[in-house]
Amino acid sequence: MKGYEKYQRAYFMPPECTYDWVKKDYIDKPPIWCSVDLRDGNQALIEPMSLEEKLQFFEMLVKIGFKEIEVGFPAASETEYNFMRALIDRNMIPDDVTVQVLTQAREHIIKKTFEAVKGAPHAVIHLYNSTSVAQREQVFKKSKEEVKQIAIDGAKLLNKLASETEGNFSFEYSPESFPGTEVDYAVEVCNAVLDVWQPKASNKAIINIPTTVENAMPHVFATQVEYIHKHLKYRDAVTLSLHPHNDRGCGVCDAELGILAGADRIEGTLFGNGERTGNVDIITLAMNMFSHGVDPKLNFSNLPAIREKYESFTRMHVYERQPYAGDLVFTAFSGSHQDAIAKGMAWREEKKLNEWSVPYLPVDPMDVGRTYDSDVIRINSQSGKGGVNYILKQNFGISLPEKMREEVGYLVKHVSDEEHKELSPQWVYEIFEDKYVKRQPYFQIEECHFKQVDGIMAEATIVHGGQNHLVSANGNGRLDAVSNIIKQYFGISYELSVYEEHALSHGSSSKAMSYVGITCYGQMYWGVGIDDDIIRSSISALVVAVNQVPSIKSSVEIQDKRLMEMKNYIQTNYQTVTLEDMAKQFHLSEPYISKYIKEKSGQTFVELVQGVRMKKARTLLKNGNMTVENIAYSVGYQNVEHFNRLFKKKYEMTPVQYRNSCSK
Ligand SMILES: CC(=O)SCCNC(=O)CCNC(=O)[C@H](O)C(C)(C)COP(=O)(O)OP(=O)(O)OC[C@H]1O[C@@H](n2cnc3c(N)ncnc32)[C@H](O)[C@@H]1OP(=O)(O)O
Ligand SMILES: CC(C)C(=O)C(=O)O
Repeated sequence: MKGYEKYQRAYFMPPECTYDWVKKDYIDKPPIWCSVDLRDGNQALIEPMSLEEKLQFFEMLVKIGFKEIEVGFPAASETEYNFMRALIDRNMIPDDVTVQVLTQAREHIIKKTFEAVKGAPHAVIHLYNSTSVAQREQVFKKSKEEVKQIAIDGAKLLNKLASETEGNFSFEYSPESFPGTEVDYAVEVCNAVLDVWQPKASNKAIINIPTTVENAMPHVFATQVEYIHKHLKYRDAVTLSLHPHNDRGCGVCDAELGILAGADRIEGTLFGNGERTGNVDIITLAMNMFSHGVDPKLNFSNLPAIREKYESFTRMHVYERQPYAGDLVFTAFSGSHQDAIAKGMAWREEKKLNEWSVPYLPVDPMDVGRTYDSDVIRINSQSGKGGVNYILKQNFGISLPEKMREEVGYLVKHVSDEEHKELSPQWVYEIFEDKYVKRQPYFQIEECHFKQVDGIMAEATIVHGGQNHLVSANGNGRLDAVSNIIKQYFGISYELSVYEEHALSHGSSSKAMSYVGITCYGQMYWGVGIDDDIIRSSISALVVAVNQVPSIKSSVEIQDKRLMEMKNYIQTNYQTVTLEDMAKQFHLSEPYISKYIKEKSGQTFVELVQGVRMKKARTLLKNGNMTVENIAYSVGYQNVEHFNRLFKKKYEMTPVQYRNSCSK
């Protein structure tokens, strides 16, 4: 990339470097927080906030817990001035909150500033001038001594006006553009200002080190801060403050390492609003401490509400990946993350843990006002069974059997992949419901009764092909008996492999949720039933599962095949066959068999059997010398008269007449 040659490292290492800060691994207490949202944040907005918006923002900051708030640059504009006046005149500053105002080290600006703060219960007057090499040379065209003198003169004027103005004031000084300033020179200017102010431990001055434009790595800044911390005069009477910006994206690191290096106070903004890339984000800093088990003394427990107000006042947008606050920062789309989160949450619930250790979630989303339902696991084509299962459980109380999860996971992610869309929890449920719960195309079971016969006997109406069929079968339990009915009716074979059930609470009502997995030719098919009644819900689940078996589609052919099988059975056993035999042979009820045969063949069972017997009798009459009596007996009639009558009715001649006609 062209152009890099024109840059140089414009920061300064201190004359002596110490690295005590590096030995500490966390921040054990919060710094003094100062919000500069209404000043640095506001001055960087395309459209600065109105007076009313600033008032509301101020109230929000107080509610969050800020005790120090830089409210503006009163000399900058009427709005800024009026805002300061409004806070004082309307008595809006709580006793435990200190407001702060910024001023350049210029006489008329300082005077205007004091006019604005007249009568303040307690205000910090924040004085600044640039001390960097670049600004000394290019902007002020002044020597080090002359630039120091600007600060000294400003400091003196603050002393004078503070003593003349009604109110209670303390002072802050910032060597602006510190990153381009020699560190020992910055300390020299700060100490000169402190010499003017003569701070006391009971009335501390604030020395504020800004990374006006961040230009070095965070460890460089930490080393600079440690030097300042060790070389400031009146250290016990000075609050060492930092004001990090984010030009290199290291504002948070600068603040954290700076605190380790000796800083007592942090100036920053919500969501990192501020000049260019912004000021340090106080929410991130506070929540980083929180996530280490340290109370930051700021309340971000309803971050979505804070964010909503912030966006409306500033007309800025909080980035989706903004730490702790962005839309997506607690969201896992990818399968393995979702799986680990779901397991972590379950583990936490099961062990009743207070400590937070859920994988992939740095803090409990609930602690910042987010929800597990819609924030944590969201489904797209990167998701897996763990996530889909979590969504169904979290949102709909559905606890899928372990073995069913993978199939459901793939089903759902496939839809997302095809649609190229994220799936809402409702959409996920509908995909699940369509496949496993809804009425299925091939058959239903309506009306099912049970009797205690040989285990359990079920009698059910199968609705199939637009007709109702009454069928019965035995089993070692109710579901097994119904399953046998289905097997016999469709002539299919499968194994009832999984049955699980649980209560499903929906508002005040509770339903039974059943899951049935059947194995047919090595393949699992699943169905789910939801019903007030546990038996009905399990039967529904079974019906859905069997409806998924591909061979059910050809159930009509199976039915036709069955008629042939029945006819063959009758052909073979025509002499003795009864409906009772048939029922046993085909595992169907007698009424069902007679109805089935009539529907399928147009003949009754008796007509069918008689047809076969008569046909056999005719063959015997035609081909042999057996007596009619023996023939009647051999085809299944005990009574020859009865045989004669039936024969005559069917062929309009007696068996003897038939034999005679054949021999002619
Ligand atoms: C890093 C920061 O965020 S610092 C804060 C920056 N914020 C703002 O500037 C917002 C508010 N500022 C303003 O509204 C205006 O700048 C005002 C009203 C304060 C001053 O307005 P003006 O005097 O008209 O213009 P401007 O700010 O350009 O003045 C520049 C002059 O002030 C001098 N100056 C700038 N900053 C300082 C300072 N901190 N101390 C002393 N002199 C300063 C400049 O050297 C320049 O001097 P020159 O007139 O001799 O050339
Ligand atoms: C006035 C100072 C503190 C400032 O805003 C900066 O240097 O960024």
